[in-house]
Amino acid sequence: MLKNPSVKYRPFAPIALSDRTWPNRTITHPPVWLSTDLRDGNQALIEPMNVQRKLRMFELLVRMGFKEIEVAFPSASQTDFDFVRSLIEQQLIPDDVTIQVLTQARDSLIRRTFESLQGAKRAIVHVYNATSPVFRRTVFNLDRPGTLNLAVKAAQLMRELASDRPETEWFFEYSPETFTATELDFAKEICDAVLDVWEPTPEHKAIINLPATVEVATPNLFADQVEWMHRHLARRDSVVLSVHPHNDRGCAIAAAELAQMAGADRVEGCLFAHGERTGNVDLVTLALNLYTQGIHPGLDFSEIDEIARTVEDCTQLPIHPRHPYVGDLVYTAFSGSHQDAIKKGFAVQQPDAPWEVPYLPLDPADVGRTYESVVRVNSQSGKGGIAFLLERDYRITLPRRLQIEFSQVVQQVMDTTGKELAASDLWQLFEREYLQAVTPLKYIDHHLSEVGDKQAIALTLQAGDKTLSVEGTGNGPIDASIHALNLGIRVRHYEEHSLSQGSDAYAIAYIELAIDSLPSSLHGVGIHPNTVTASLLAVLSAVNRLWQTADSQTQTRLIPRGV
Ligand SMILES: CC(=O)SCCNC(=O)CCNC(=O)[C@H](O)C(C)(C)COP(=O)(O)OP(=O)(O)OC[C@H]1O[C@@H](n2cnc3c(N)ncnc32)[C@H](O)[C@@H]1OP(=O)(O)O
Ligand SMILES: CC(C)C(=O)C(=O)O
Repeated sequence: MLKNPSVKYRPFAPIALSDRTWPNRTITHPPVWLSTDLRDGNQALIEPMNVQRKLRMFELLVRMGFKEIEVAFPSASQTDFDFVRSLIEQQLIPDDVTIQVLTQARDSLIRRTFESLQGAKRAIVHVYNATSPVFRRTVFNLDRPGTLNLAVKAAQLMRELASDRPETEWFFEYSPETFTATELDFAKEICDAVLDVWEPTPEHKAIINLPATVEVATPNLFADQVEWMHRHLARRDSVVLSVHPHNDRGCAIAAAELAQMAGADRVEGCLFAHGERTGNVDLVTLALNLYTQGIHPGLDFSEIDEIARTVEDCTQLPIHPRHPYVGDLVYTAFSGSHQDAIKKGFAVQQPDAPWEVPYLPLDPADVGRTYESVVRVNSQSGKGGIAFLLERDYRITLPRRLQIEFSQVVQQVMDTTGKELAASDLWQLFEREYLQAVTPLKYIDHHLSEVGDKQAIALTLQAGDKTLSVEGTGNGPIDASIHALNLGIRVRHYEEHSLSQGSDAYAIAYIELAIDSLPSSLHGVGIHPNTVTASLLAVLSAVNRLWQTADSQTQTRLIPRGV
């Protein structure tokens, strides 16, 4: 890289528009959308689409609700020409959809373009020529009048060819290509000259499309350019003002949004930002940005994954996993604090209330995504994410202190493997840690009876190869079992809930037990159709876990007398 890039690159000059109004505007309705997936998107593919793939893409765009679709550059290739012909001849264009085609401002190419459209009910013919100083000088070797003349002659020919074919309802579009690098007064002059030839009316407008062929400045400067044109074009009331942002600086979305605030009525772009170099503006992001502001974009993304897979198939290009609204990872949180907030957000979110789940600007369900992958657990995760997955997939609601304890177990595994853990992996760990903690004391059975206002329990256990019976009385079965075991342990916390509904439902019990000689308490868990048995299993799970972490002296205290 250069030490001093200013010797090679010049800053973009500000636009003289001190009374700009766009910063005070908001977007209140969607623009007219034009998908150029089959033209700008297609021309930028390593392998342009064949007729079958073009047709799949066209059908997808129609299903999504696009009413204007640029389908080809018919003079470019036989494939493009044939595709336009098959759409027309096989009557594949719905009545409410208008196809658009692009041509250079060259006599023979314009004629071939009209030929391709023979018999169409309605069509937009889009003509372009580059207008910026570098292109005038380097590519065309033309001065301003020569460049203007090129556009005007093309506009005249289009008008003539259209009037020879009255069976089609014709619309015209003109793009001063490289608009962003063109002097504004010249951009206006050439657009006005083209409009003078076409003589559009408010009832039958022409489209003036302002392309950021290459994005050369910050989006506010593009907005200034658009507002300037919006205010200065001679026949503004007879014009649909369109923009066609590319993404060279990574700001195409912002540029398209500010351009709408600055007066643009229409946006041309591609799904998932396909198109030349860094792509055209991404129509999916633009549309869903509107949706998350409460404005329906008029396009349907209910099955966004199906749209993504079709586009990937047609373009043979993958969509990045972090692509806004659609990437495989965009509704997923790995990190602990995000998961915690999402879990709490889901817990209070009401189905018909405004969406307020933290970290998720869009409800994944609205675009056909499930909540499956919203939380995924790796070494960056915390107790909230682990608890969320266990609750979602196994319906167990861990008490807060058990969440903390179990997350340490999980973290140890993470630190060793470094890998993501699925809900099923967490469940296996949970089972191993709590439900399979059956040594040294294993439950065999119990018998409960009432003694006045107390309960008496006779508990049969297996300890190694011995069977052992202990008895105790207490305020309830848990208290009675603690007395029966007589190990000097205290109950710090107890919870239970059912795991399913109905008379055959399983109950899960969680208990936290402490013993004086150990610094921290530990949890035990039991699952059983009988709630008392579930509690007793939980007590024994906790005792066994205490025993497993204790020194030999404490271990001896944790074995009931008689073993
Ligand atoms: C910004 C955009 O995306 S614009 C769309 C770009 N898309 C494409 O180019 C894809 C389809 N294009 C093609 O298949 C071919 O380029 C064609 C069929 C259009 C033309 O092919 P060719 O006649 O072989 O010309 P070539 O591809 O070399 O284009 C360069 C010529 O077109 C001229 N030209 C370029 N743009 C225009 C224009 N808008 N109007 C008139 N002439 C133009 C150039 O000045 C150059 O002319 P020259 O050969 O006399 O110097
Ligand atoms: C033809 C025009 C609209 C174009 O594709 C561009 O300038 O990027």
